[in-house]
Amino acid sequence: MLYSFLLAIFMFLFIFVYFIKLFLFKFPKKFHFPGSHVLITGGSSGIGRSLAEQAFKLGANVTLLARDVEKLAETQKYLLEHSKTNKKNTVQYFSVDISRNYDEVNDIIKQAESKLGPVDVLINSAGFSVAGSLEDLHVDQFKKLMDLNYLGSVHCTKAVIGQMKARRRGRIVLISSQAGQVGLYGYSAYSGSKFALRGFAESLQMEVLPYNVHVCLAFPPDTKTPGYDEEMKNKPLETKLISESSGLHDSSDVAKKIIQGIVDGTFSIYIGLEGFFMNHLTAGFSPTTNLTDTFIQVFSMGLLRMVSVIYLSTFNKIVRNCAVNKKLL
Ligand SMILES: NC(=O)C1=CN([C@@H]2O[C@H](COP(=O)(O)OP(=O)(O)OC[C@H]3O[C@@H](n4cnc5c(N)ncnc54)[C@H](OP(=O)(O)O)[C@@H]3O)[C@@H](O)[C@H]2O)C=CC1
Ligand SMILES: CCCCCCCCCCCCCCCC(=O)[C@@H](N)CO
Repeated sequence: MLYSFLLAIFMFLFIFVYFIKLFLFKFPKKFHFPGSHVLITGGSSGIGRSLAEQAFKLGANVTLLARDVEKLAETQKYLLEHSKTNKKNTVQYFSVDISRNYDEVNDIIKQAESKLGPVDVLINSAGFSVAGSLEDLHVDQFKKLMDLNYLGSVHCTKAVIGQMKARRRGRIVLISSQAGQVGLYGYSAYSGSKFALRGFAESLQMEVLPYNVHVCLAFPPDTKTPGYDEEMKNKPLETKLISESSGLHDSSDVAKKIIQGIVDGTFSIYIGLEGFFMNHLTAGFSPTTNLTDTFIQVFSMGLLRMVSVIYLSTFNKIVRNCAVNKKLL
Protein backbone atom coordinates (compact mmCIF):
# COMPACT_ATOMS: atom_id res chain seq x y z
CA MET A 1 0.00 0.00 0.00
CA LEU A 2 2.63 2.48 1.16
CA TYR A 3 4.90 1.23 -1.58
CA SER A 4 2.41 1.91 -4.36
CA PHE A 5 1.59 5.31 -2.83
CA LEU A 6 5.27 6.31 -2.99
CA LEU A 7 5.52 4.94 -6.50
CA ALA A 8 2.53 7.05 -7.55
CA ILE A 9 4.11 10.20 -6.12
CA PHE A 10 7.36 9.41 -7.84
CA MET A 11 5.61 8.84 -11.17
CA PHE A 12 3.68 12.09 -10.78
CA LEU A 13 6.84 14.12 -10.16
CA PHE A 14 8.65 12.37 -12.97
CA ILE A 15 5.86 13.21 -15.43
CA PHE A 16 5.73 16.78 -14.12
CA VAL A 17 9.44 17.33 -14.67
CA TYR A 18 9.33 15.91 -18.19
CA PHE A 19 6.35 18.12 -18.88
CA ILE A 20 8.64 21.04 -18.02
CA LYS A 21 11.08 19.95 -20.65
CA LEU A 22 8.59 19.17 -23.37
CA PHE A 23 6.22 22.10 -23.05
CA LEU A 24 7.55 24.82 -20.78
CA PHE A 25 11.23 25.36 -21.46
CA LYS A 26 13.71 25.19 -24.26
CA PHE A 27 17.04 24.37 -22.65
CA PRO A 28 20.25 26.08 -23.88
CA LYS A 29 22.24 24.72 -26.78
CA LYS A 30 25.88 23.77 -26.09
CA PHE A 31 28.47 26.51 -26.45
CA HIS A 32 31.65 25.80 -28.44
CA PHE A 33 34.82 27.58 -27.32
CA PRO A 34 37.14 27.17 -30.36
CA GLY A 35 37.49 30.47 -32.21
CA SER A 36 35.17 32.34 -29.84
CA HIS A 37 36.02 35.60 -28.02
CA VAL A 38 36.04 35.25 -24.23
CA LEU A 39 36.51 38.43 -22.17
CA ILE A 40 37.49 37.90 -18.54
CA THR A 41 37.55 40.65 -15.92
CA GLY A 42 40.00 39.83 -13.15
CA GLY A 43 41.65 37.47 -15.64
CA SER A 44 45.13 38.17 -14.22
CA SER A 45 44.62 36.39 -10.89
CA GLY A 46 42.93 33.54 -9.08
CA ILE A 47 39.69 32.10 -10.45
CA GLY A 48 39.72 34.52 -13.42
CA ARG A 49 43.23 33.46 -14.37
CA SER A 50 42.35 29.74 -14.18
CA LEU A 51 39.31 30.44 -16.36
CA ALA A 52 41.53 32.30 -18.86
CA GLU A 53 43.91 29.36 -18.99
CA GLN A 54 41.15 26.81 -19.59
CA ALA A 55 39.30 28.93 -22.15
CA PHE A 56 42.56 29.54 -24.01
CA LYS A 57 43.39 25.81 -24.00
CA LEU A 58 39.97 25.16 -25.51
CA GLY A 59 40.92 27.40 -28.43
CA ALA A 60 39.19 30.66 -27.45
CA ASN A 61 40.62 34.12 -28.13
CA VAL A 62 40.96 35.68 -24.70
CA THR A 63 40.80 39.31 -23.53
CA LEU A 64 41.93 39.99 -19.96
CA LEU A 65 40.78 43.10 -18.08
CA ALA A 66 42.29 44.22 -14.77
CA ARG A 67 44.18 47.23 -13.40
CA ASP A 68 47.78 46.11 -12.84
CA VAL A 69 49.58 46.02 -16.22
CA GLU A 70 52.45 43.86 -14.95
CA LYS A 71 50.15 41.10 -13.73
CA LEU A 72 48.24 41.27 -17.02
CA ALA A 73 51.41 41.04 -19.11
CA GLU A 74 52.71 38.17 -17.00
CA THR A 75 49.43 36.27 -17.42
CA GLN A 76 49.43 36.84 -21.18
CA LYS A 77 53.01 35.51 -21.37
CA TYR A 78 52.12 32.52 -19.19
CA LEU A 79 49.13 31.59 -21.33
CA LEU A 80 51.04 31.92 -24.60
CA GLU A 81 53.92 29.80 -23.30
CA HIS A 82 52.18 27.18 -21.15
CA SER A 83 48.80 26.72 -22.73
CA LYS A 84 49.84 26.81 -26.36
CA THR A 85 47.45 24.97 -28.62
CA ASN A 86 47.83 24.15 -32.28
CA LYS A 87 44.99 26.56 -32.94
CA LYS A 88 45.79 30.14 -33.87
CA ASN A 89 44.02 31.72 -30.91
CA THR A 90 45.51 34.67 -29.08
CA VAL A 91 45.46 36.65 -25.79
CA GLN A 92 45.22 40.42 -25.41
CA TYR A 93 44.82 42.57 -22.33
CA PHE A 94 43.65 46.04 -21.31
CA SER A 95 44.23 47.87 -18.07
CA VAL A 96 41.06 49.43 -16.64
CA ASP A 97 39.31 49.90 -13.33
CA ILE A 98 35.89 48.43 -14.13
CA SER A 99 34.28 49.76 -10.94
CA ARG A 100 34.47 53.46 -11.75
CA ASN A 101 32.83 54.66 -14.90
CA TYR A 102 30.58 52.96 -17.45
CA ASP A 103 31.78 55.00 -20.47
CA GLU A 104 35.42 54.16 -19.77
CA VAL A 105 34.63 50.43 -19.49
CA ASN A 106 32.48 50.56 -22.62
CA ASP A 107 35.32 52.22 -24.61
CA ILE A 108 37.83 49.56 -23.55
CA ILE A 109 35.46 46.70 -24.41
CA LYS A 110 34.76 48.25 -27.83
CA GLN A 111 38.56 48.38 -28.39
CA ALA A 112 38.84 44.71 -27.40
CA GLU A 113 36.02 43.85 -29.82
CA SER A 114 37.61 45.79 -32.67
CA LYS A 115 40.62 43.44 -32.41
CA LEU A 116 39.05 40.04 -31.68
CA GLY A 117 35.44 40.46 -32.79
CA PRO A 118 32.29 40.68 -30.64
CA VAL A 119 32.55 39.11 -27.19
CA ASP A 120 30.82 35.69 -27.12
CA VAL A 121 31.42 35.01 -23.42
CA LEU A 122 31.79 37.70 -20.79
CA ILE A 123 33.18 36.37 -17.51
CA ASN A 124 32.88 38.83 -14.61
CA SER A 125 35.44 37.54 -12.14
CA ALA A 126 36.99 40.79 -10.85
CA GLY A 127 35.90 41.15 -7.26
CA PHE A 128 37.16 41.18 -3.69
CA SER A 129 36.09 40.41 -0.17
CA VAL A 130 36.44 42.07 3.21
CA ALA A 131 35.14 40.27 6.29
CA GLY A 132 34.48 41.86 9.66
CA SER A 133 31.75 42.75 12.12
CA LEU A 134 29.56 45.69 11.16
CA GLU A 135 31.22 47.79 13.85
CA ASP A 136 34.68 47.06 12.45
CA LEU A 137 33.76 47.60 8.80
CA HIS A 138 33.93 51.10 7.40
CA VAL A 139 30.99 52.42 5.38
CA ASP A 140 33.46 53.05 2.55
CA GLN A 141 34.15 49.33 2.38
CA PHE A 142 30.45 48.62 1.78
CA LYS A 143 30.56 51.10 -1.08
CA LYS A 144 33.77 49.73 -2.61
CA LEU A 145 32.38 46.20 -2.55
CA MET A 146 29.20 47.28 -4.31
CA ASP A 147 31.19 49.36 -6.81
CA LEU A 148 33.39 46.46 -7.89
CA ASN A 149 31.50 43.21 -7.18
CA TYR A 150 28.12 44.51 -8.31
CA LEU A 151 28.49 47.63 -10.49
CA GLY A 152 31.73 46.38 -12.13
CA SER A 153 29.76 43.40 -13.45
CA VAL A 154 26.84 45.63 -14.45
CA HIS A 155 29.16 47.95 -16.42
CA CYS A 156 30.78 45.15 -18.42
CA THR A 157 27.50 43.33 -19.02
CA LYS A 158 25.80 46.49 -20.29
CA ALA A 159 28.70 47.04 -22.70
CA VAL A 160 28.25 43.66 -24.45
CA ILE A 161 24.56 42.83 -24.11
CA GLY A 162 23.36 44.78 -27.17
CA GLN A 163 25.54 42.95 -29.68
CA MET A 164 24.85 39.57 -28.01
CA LYS A 165 21.09 40.08 -28.38
CA ALA A 166 21.52 41.23 -31.98
CA ARG A 167 23.68 38.19 -32.83
CA ARG A 168 21.41 35.78 -30.91
CA ARG A 169 24.51 34.40 -29.24
CA GLY A 170 26.27 34.89 -25.92
CA ARG A 171 26.95 33.92 -22.35
CA ILE A 172 27.11 36.33 -19.41
CA VAL A 173 28.97 34.75 -16.48
CA LEU A 174 28.70 36.29 -13.02
CA ILE A 175 30.88 35.06 -10.17
CA SER A 176 28.90 35.31 -6.96
CA SER A 177 29.89 33.15 -3.95
CA GLN A 178 28.38 30.72 -1.46
CA ALA A 179 28.21 33.91 0.62
CA GLY A 180 25.77 35.08 -2.08
CA GLN A 181 23.44 32.21 -1.11
CA VAL A 182 23.60 32.48 2.67
CA GLY A 183 24.48 35.40 4.95
CA LEU A 184 27.17 34.50 7.48
CA TYR A 185 28.96 36.20 10.36
CA GLY A 186 31.44 38.76 9.01
CA TYR A 187 29.97 39.04 5.53
CA SER A 188 27.43 41.85 6.05
CA ALA A 189 29.23 43.95 3.42
CA TYR A 190 30.44 41.21 1.06
CA SER A 191 27.21 39.17 1.01
CA GLY A 192 25.16 42.23 0.06
CA SER A 193 27.30 42.72 -3.06
CA LYS A 194 27.06 39.03 -3.98
CA PHE A 195 23.30 38.61 -3.31
CA ALA A 196 22.81 41.67 -5.53
CA LEU A 197 24.32 39.75 -8.44
CA ARG A 198 21.57 37.17 -8.15
CA GLY A 199 18.80 39.74 -8.53
CA PHE A 200 20.66 41.15 -11.51
CA ALA A 201 21.22 37.70 -13.05
CA GLU A 202 17.61 36.53 -12.69
CA SER A 203 16.15 39.74 -14.12
CA LEU A 204 18.62 39.85 -16.98
CA GLN A 205 18.05 36.19 -17.86
CA MET A 206 14.32 36.78 -18.33
CA GLU A 207 15.09 39.79 -20.49
CA VAL A 208 17.60 38.13 -22.82
CA LEU A 209 16.29 34.55 -23.01
CA PRO A 210 14.32 35.15 -26.24
CA TYR A 211 17.59 36.26 -27.87
CA ASN A 212 19.41 33.02 -27.03
CA VAL A 213 21.69 34.76 -24.52
CA HIS A 214 22.31 32.75 -21.35
CA VAL A 215 23.30 33.99 -17.93
CA CYS A 216 25.49 31.75 -15.75
CA LEU A 217 25.71 32.57 -12.05
CA ALA A 218 28.49 30.73 -10.18
CA PHE A 219 28.60 30.23 -6.41
CA PRO A 220 32.17 29.24 -5.47
CA PRO A 221 33.17 28.16 -1.94
CA ASP A 222 36.49 29.33 -0.38
CA THR A 223 39.08 28.99 -3.15
CA LYS A 224 42.87 29.23 -2.79
CA THR A 225 43.75 32.43 -4.67
CA PRO A 226 45.72 35.64 -4.00
CA GLY A 227 42.36 37.30 -3.21
CA TYR A 228 41.56 34.60 -0.63
CA ASP A 229 44.99 35.00 1.02
CA GLU A 230 44.34 38.73 1.28
CA GLU A 231 40.89 38.17 2.79
CA MET A 232 42.32 35.72 5.37
CA LYS A 233 44.60 38.42 6.83
CA ASN A 234 41.71 40.18 8.59
CA LYS A 235 39.03 37.47 8.66
CA PRO A 236 37.26 37.08 12.01
CA LEU A 237 37.71 33.67 13.66
CA GLU A 238 33.92 33.17 13.49
CA THR A 239 33.92 33.58 9.71
CA LYS A 240 36.87 31.20 9.34
CA LEU A 241 35.25 28.50 11.47
CA ILE A 242 31.89 28.75 9.71
CA SER A 243 33.34 28.87 6.17
CA GLU A 244 35.47 25.80 6.88
CA SER A 245 32.32 23.70 6.61
CA SER A 246 32.47 23.89 2.85
CA GLY A 247 36.25 23.41 2.58
CA LEU A 248 39.00 25.14 0.63
CA HIS A 249 39.01 24.46 -3.09
CA ASP A 250 41.49 24.70 -5.92
CA SER A 251 40.97 27.51 -8.44
CA SER A 252 41.47 25.18 -11.41
CA ASP A 253 38.72 22.83 -10.11
CA VAL A 254 36.39 25.80 -9.61
CA ALA A 255 37.20 27.07 -13.12
CA LYS A 256 36.54 23.62 -14.59
CA LYS A 257 33.00 23.56 -13.18
CA ILE A 258 32.37 27.08 -14.45
CA ILE A 259 33.63 26.23 -17.95
CA GLN A 260 31.30 23.20 -18.03
CA GLY A 261 28.44 25.47 -16.89
CA ILE A 262 29.21 27.88 -19.72
CA VAL A 263 29.18 25.04 -22.27
CA ASP A 264 25.82 23.81 -20.96
CA GLY A 265 24.33 27.28 -20.34
CA THR A 266 23.60 26.39 -16.70
CA PHE A 267 21.99 29.28 -14.84
CA SER A 268 23.22 28.25 -11.42
CA ILE A 269 26.72 26.75 -11.18
CA TYR A 270 27.82 25.13 -7.91
CA ILE A 271 31.09 23.62 -6.71
CA GLY A 272 31.57 20.75 -4.25
CA LEU A 273 29.14 18.71 -2.17
CA GLU A 274 28.04 21.58 0.09
CA GLY A 275 27.68 23.67 -3.06
CA PHE A 276 25.36 21.02 -4.46
CA PHE A 277 23.19 21.12 -1.30
CA MET A 278 23.10 24.90 -1.08
CA ASN A 279 22.35 25.22 -4.79
CA HIS A 280 19.31 22.99 -4.58
CA LEU A 281 18.07 24.43 -1.30
CA THR A 282 18.25 28.02 -2.55
CA ALA A 283 17.00 27.42 -6.10
CA GLY A 284 13.71 29.18 -5.28
CA PHE A 285 12.33 30.99 -8.31
CA SER A 286 15.56 30.90 -10.32
CA PRO A 287 15.59 29.91 -14.00
CA THR A 288 15.68 26.21 -14.77
CA THR A 289 18.25 25.14 -17.37
CA ASN A 290 18.86 21.56 -16.45
CA LEU A 291 16.38 18.75 -16.05
CA THR A 292 18.34 16.71 -13.51
CA ASP A 293 18.82 19.72 -11.21
CA THR A 294 15.14 20.64 -11.44
CA PHE A 295 14.18 17.06 -10.66
CA ILE A 296 16.45 16.97 -7.59
CA GLN A 297 15.04 20.31 -6.38
CA VAL A 298 11.44 19.19 -6.65
CA PHE A 299 12.29 16.19 -4.48
CA SER A 300 14.79 17.47 -1.98
CA MET A 301 14.03 21.02 -0.89
CA GLY A 302 12.07 20.14 2.24
CA LEU A 303 14.69 17.72 3.46
CA LEU A 304 17.54 20.13 2.71
CA ARG A 305 15.77 22.86 4.66
CA MET A 306 15.87 20.54 7.66
CA VAL A 307 19.62 20.02 7.21
CA SER A 308 20.19 23.77 6.85
CA VAL A 309 18.39 24.45 10.16
CA ILE A 310 20.84 22.09 11.87
CA TYR A 311 23.82 23.82 10.22
CA LEU A 312 22.43 27.22 11.24
CA SER A 313 22.24 26.20 14.88
CA THR A 314 25.87 25.05 14.83
CA PHE A 315 26.93 28.35 13.19
CA ASN A 316 25.04 30.30 15.86
CA LYS A 317 26.83 28.25 18.53
CA ILE A 318 30.21 29.10 16.99
CA VAL A 319 29.38 32.81 17.15
CA ARG A 320 28.14 32.58 20.74
CA ASN A 321 31.24 30.59 21.87
CA CYS A 322 33.56 33.12 20.27
CA ALA A 323 31.76 35.95 22.08
CA VAL A 324 32.06 34.06 25.38
CA ASN A 325 35.78 33.42 24.78
CA LYS A 326 36.30 37.12 24.07
CA LYS A 327 34.49 37.78 27.38
CA LEU A 328 31.85 39.82 25.57
CA LEU A 329 29.01 37.71 26.97
N1 LIG B 1 38.72 33.11 -3.65
C1 LIG B 1 37.59 32.80 -3.04
O1 LIG B 1 37.59 32.21 -1.94
C2 LIG B 1 36.28 33.14 -3.66
C3 LIG B 1 36.17 34.16 -4.61
N2 LIG B 1 34.95 34.47 -5.13
C4 LIG B 1 34.83 35.52 -6.11
O2 LIG B 1 35.54 35.16 -7.28
C5 LIG B 1 36.08 36.31 -7.92
C6 LIG B 1 37.57 36.13 -8.09
O3 LIG B 1 38.18 35.98 -6.83
P1 LIG B 1 39.71 35.65 -6.66
O4 LIG B 1 40.15 34.82 -7.80
O5 LIG B 1 39.89 35.16 -5.28
O6 LIG B 1 40.33 37.13 -6.76
P2 LIG B 1 41.82 37.67 -6.91
O7 LIG B 1 41.97 38.76 -5.89
O8 LIG B 1 42.83 36.59 -6.90
O9 LIG B 1 41.79 38.36 -8.35
C7 LIG B 1 41.01 39.48 -8.57
C8 LIG B 1 41.18 39.97 -9.99
O10 LIG B 1 40.34 41.09 -10.21
C9 LIG B 1 41.12 42.21 -10.67
N3 LIG B 1 40.53 43.44 -10.17
C10 LIG B 1 40.42 43.83 -8.88
N4 LIG B 1 39.87 45.05 -8.80
C11 LIG B 1 39.62 45.45 -10.07
C12 LIG B 1 39.05 46.60 -10.63
N5 LIG B 1 38.62 47.62 -9.87
N6 LIG B 1 38.93 46.69 -11.97
C13 LIG B 1 39.36 45.68 -12.76
N7 LIG B 1 39.89 44.54 -12.28
C14 LIG B 1 40.03 44.42 -10.95
C15 LIG B 1 42.51 41.94 -10.11
O11 LIG B 1 43.54 42.58 -10.82
P3 LIG B 1 44.05 44.08 -10.43
O12 LIG B 1 44.19 44.10 -8.94
O13 LIG B 1 45.33 44.23 -11.17
O14 LIG B 1 43.01 45.03 -10.91
C16 LIG B 1 42.59 40.42 -10.29
O15 LIG B 1 42.90 40.11 -11.62
C17 LIG B 1 35.69 37.50 -7.03
O16 LIG B 1 34.51 38.07 -7.52
C18 LIG B 1 35.43 36.86 -5.68
O17 LIG B 1 34.52 37.60 -4.89
C19 LIG B 1 33.82 33.79 -4.77
C20 LIG B 1 33.88 32.79 -3.86
C21 LIG B 1 35.12 32.39 -3.22
C1 LIG C 1 21.87 22.44 2.98
C2 LIG C 1 22.98 22.47 3.87
C3 LIG C 1 24.34 22.79 3.33
C4 LIG C 1 25.11 23.56 4.33
C5 LIG C 1 26.51 23.94 4.00
C6 LIG C 1 26.82 25.27 4.59
C7 LIG C 1 28.18 25.74 4.31
C8 LIG C 1 28.28 27.25 4.39
C9 LIG C 1 29.67 27.71 4.10
C10 LIG C 1 29.70 29.00 3.33
C11 LIG C 1 31.08 29.37 2.94
C12 LIG C 1 31.16 30.75 2.35
C13 LIG C 1 32.40 30.90 1.52
C14 LIG C 1 32.56 32.28 0.99
C15 LIG C 1 33.75 32.33 0.09
C16 LIG C 1 34.06 33.68 -0.42
O1 LIG C 1 33.32 34.22 -1.19
C17 LIG C 1 35.30 34.35 0.03
N1 LIG C 1 36.31 33.47 0.40
C18 LIG C 1 35.80 35.32 -1.03
O2 LIG C 1 37.15 35.63 -0.90
